[in-house]
Amino acid sequence: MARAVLCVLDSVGCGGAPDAAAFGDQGANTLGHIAEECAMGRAEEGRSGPLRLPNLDALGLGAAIALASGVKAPGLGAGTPRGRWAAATEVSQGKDTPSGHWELAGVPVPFAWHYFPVTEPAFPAALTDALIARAGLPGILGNRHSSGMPIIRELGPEHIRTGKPICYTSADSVFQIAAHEGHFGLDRLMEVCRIAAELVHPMKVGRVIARPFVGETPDEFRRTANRRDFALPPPEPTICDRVEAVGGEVWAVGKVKDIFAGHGITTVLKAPDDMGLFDRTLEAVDRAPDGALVFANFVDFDTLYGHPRDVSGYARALEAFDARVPELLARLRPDDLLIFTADHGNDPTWVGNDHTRERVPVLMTGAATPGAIGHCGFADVAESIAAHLGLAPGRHGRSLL
Ligand SMILES: O=P(O)(O)O[C@H]1O[C@H](CO)[C@@H](O)[C@H]1O
Ligand SMILES: [Mn+2]
Ligand SMILES: [Mn+2]
Repeated sequence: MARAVLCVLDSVGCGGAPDAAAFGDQGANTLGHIAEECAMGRAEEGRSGPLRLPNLDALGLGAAIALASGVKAPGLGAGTPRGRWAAATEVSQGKDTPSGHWELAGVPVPFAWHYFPVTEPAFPAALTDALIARAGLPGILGNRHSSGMPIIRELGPEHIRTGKPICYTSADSVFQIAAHEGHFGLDRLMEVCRIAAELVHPMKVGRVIARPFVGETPDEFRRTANRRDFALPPPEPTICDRVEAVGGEVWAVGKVKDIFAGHGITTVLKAPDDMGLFDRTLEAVDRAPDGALVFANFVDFDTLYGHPRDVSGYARALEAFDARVPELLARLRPDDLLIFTADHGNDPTWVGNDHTRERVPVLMTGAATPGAIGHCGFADVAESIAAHLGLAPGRHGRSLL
């Protein structure tokens, strides 16, 4: 009986979104620009030369980039793809992780997220007063837009001294809380985040994110793998709920459970980095029973290399991932459908530090006839999985099989 394996390479977009200009992202192209920088010898840290992704490219990666954006990515797209490939366009209004994943799982986001203004304070007093009162806090620090490590280095000593957590936001619809694992306590941080989530979810803020850190001085501060996202649940049943509803198992690898607020997830496998997550994905493919969906997210592309605008690092991570694709292919059973895709862009050559609105590649193999599909929607990924697993069609999208 059939199984499906969905691998989301976080932020690995391929340009060309028709509404990119509305996001200030006209021309952004994560894969296309990384390939160009590599070909020009401008991504030489820890790697060298043209971007080498032979395994993903054989499934149609270069073809998807060219279709999505019109860019012929150097070194990619030479042969005829052995995969069934497409370029997917998002309809949800956000270029964020929940929007991308929910729509890939068959549920476009029907509302606009709330974003906190770029002011100081960034959070309304009614919100911070309620959080302080309900969580019994001596106050909060931060209360502005920031990137995570700078604000931890700046306010960490005062946080340790006073017990006030560091609250900040970003261009995403997020309320982030950084606190020291030892001095403040991990359980206490999670409790404060739970209360914050109850307060901000009704405002349509997508996530509260716990950002625990360790270390005793600003130089030593580092965040731990105990990050946790408290996400708003999806507004309709996703492919995860639909698989679970017919008795199937849904194996979530990495942060997938958090993204879906736990809905429709039956087994969770975690690891501290993408190579570890690849190992967990292989383990899931070995162990998941018939009828299962294995749903993996590979977050390092986005967090470690996209946001910090590290082109060499992003290229290295792509090459390391690509080199392991044959291990996954070798483990597939004859009835398994394998899909590689992404949730949004995060072009490391672009201005700023935010995600970029882009199309994403959809590369299918295993139980999928090779060929070009052309353009598709994010929700078509879920409907392809539904069709493959013999589930009833959903409300959005169509099967690409
Ligand atoms: O700088 P850090 O704290 O990693 O923040 C990043 O992490 C958040 C969630 O992925 C995003 O909103 C982005 O701003
Ligand atoms: Mn993402
Ligand atoms: Mn991100």
